[in-house]
Amino acid sequence: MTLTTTPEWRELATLAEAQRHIHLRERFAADPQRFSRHAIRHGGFLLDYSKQRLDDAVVAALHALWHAAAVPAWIARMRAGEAINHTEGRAVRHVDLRAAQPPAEVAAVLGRMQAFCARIHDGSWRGASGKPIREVVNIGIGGSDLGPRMATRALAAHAHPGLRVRFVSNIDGADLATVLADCDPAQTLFIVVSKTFTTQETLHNARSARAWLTAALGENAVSRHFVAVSTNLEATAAFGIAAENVFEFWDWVGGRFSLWSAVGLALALAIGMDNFRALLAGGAAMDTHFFDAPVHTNLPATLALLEVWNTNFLGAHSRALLPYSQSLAELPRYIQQLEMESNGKQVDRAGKRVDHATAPIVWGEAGTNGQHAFYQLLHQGGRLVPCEFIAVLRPDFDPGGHHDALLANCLAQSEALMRGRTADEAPASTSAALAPYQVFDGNQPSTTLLLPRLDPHTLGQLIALYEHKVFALGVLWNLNAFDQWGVEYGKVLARRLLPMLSGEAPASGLDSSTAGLLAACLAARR
Ligand SMILES: O=P(O)(O)OC[C@H]1O[C@](O)(CO)[C@@H](O)[C@@H]1O
Repeated sequence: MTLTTTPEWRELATLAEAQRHIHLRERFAADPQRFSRHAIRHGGFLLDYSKQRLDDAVVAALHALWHAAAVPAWIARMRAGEAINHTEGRAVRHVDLRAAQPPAEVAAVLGRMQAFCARIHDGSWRGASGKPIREVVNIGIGGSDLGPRMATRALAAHAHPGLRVRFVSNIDGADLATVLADCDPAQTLFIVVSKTFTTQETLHNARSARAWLTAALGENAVSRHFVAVSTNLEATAAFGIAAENVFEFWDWVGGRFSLWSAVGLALALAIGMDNFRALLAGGAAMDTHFFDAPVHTNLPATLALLEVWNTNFLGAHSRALLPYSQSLAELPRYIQQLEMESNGKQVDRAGKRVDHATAPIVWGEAGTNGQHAFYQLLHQGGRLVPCEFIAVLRPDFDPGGHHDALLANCLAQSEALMRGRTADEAPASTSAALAPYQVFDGNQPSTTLLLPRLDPHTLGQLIALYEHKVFALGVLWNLNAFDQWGVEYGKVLARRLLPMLSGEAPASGLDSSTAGLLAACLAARR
């Protein structure tokens, strides 16, 4: 029996149909207690989902679905180390990376990271010409880039002084070149991060960085300026990185879940190991909550079930992620990989096509910038786009009045999206001709997550919250959230096209569009 044929699924479909015409404004008018009944407080977080299009009956039916899908049993399987990533035959153990008592192999690498960070910070690790390191360049892509990049920016207020940490990911030479343009080779450390150590972009960038370094300082400089993070120790050795400069992690850590491992080395250098360990502790605190809290007070479970409601029963195709925090400006990109690479799939655990929608498109931008870009469509575009607002209550940076203005905008937007505005409510000065333009339909659902502050512990909680949401959705949609076969095909075709572009192979076997585009690329070089 698939989930869509269960009584729980059918009940939700019935409720969705029955409530289709109820406007959020009516729901609030009918129930003064709506906020307190649809808000969860935990660990300093406040999750308000009262502006979602639901009522107690929907919430109860979603909770019933959680149990019908046996999510708690899947949690137990993950925790027991079963190979629940069945297409790759791997366990899913990223939670072990942040455990208070981590496995010995994890503790050993954390210890090495600690010692390494201390040497970089106190200046006892010297570059080849005897100078201390002042620049760190993380070379990686996807899960080997987005997590440390996002967190380094989010925790800029906690940055270790005297060290600049930057990130290069794109195969476009402009990425590396613009970073290297103001680096001194004698004081630059490269961290080459790749789970597989076969990723084209990362290896190409790493080779170019190495050529830049050795041109200035000679071949012998590599061991003082290059370290690697990988599960593939043979490949790191083949690249010429000495074993003592390699920080290991393991195939039971998915790339997009790997920030907690040595993949976070650049972050650890940026904020110091004590702060990195606080991030781990925050993740562990969210793990305990997810594993132990009943579904009705469980934050990851609630986010997952709201996604099911909006996607599968109300028909939403996308979700806007709107952090009202410039420090969290990279969060939408990070969550895009976490959610869309995990659950952007159509084949279930039994190898069959699912008969329901899966991951929505996640997109977003830091508030208030997004307001001046795409909110017009959210307010008057007529599309259902559930919105997820995230705000931080105590700011790290506030030169005066900024934070109040930021929060006012955040609260105002979710209020406006919910209420809308009728023609009668348009400003009195509005002329009859302009009145139709002043109407806002409202009824746009949203969730608001308030964080007490943005420190390492809180950020750890936040990331783990989304990780568990993704895991739960994989279970609910009967997907393996931990593989990513869909990104392989484009890589295969790129490998075939590369020799045609470099002139080593003739163009052949291409459709007319690809052949025409290739010809234009080649013509531009003549
Ligand atoms: O860490 P690696 O092996 O270089 O992979 C980078 C990224 O590439 C992907 O495999 C997608 O191609 C991601 O899942 C991963 O995070």
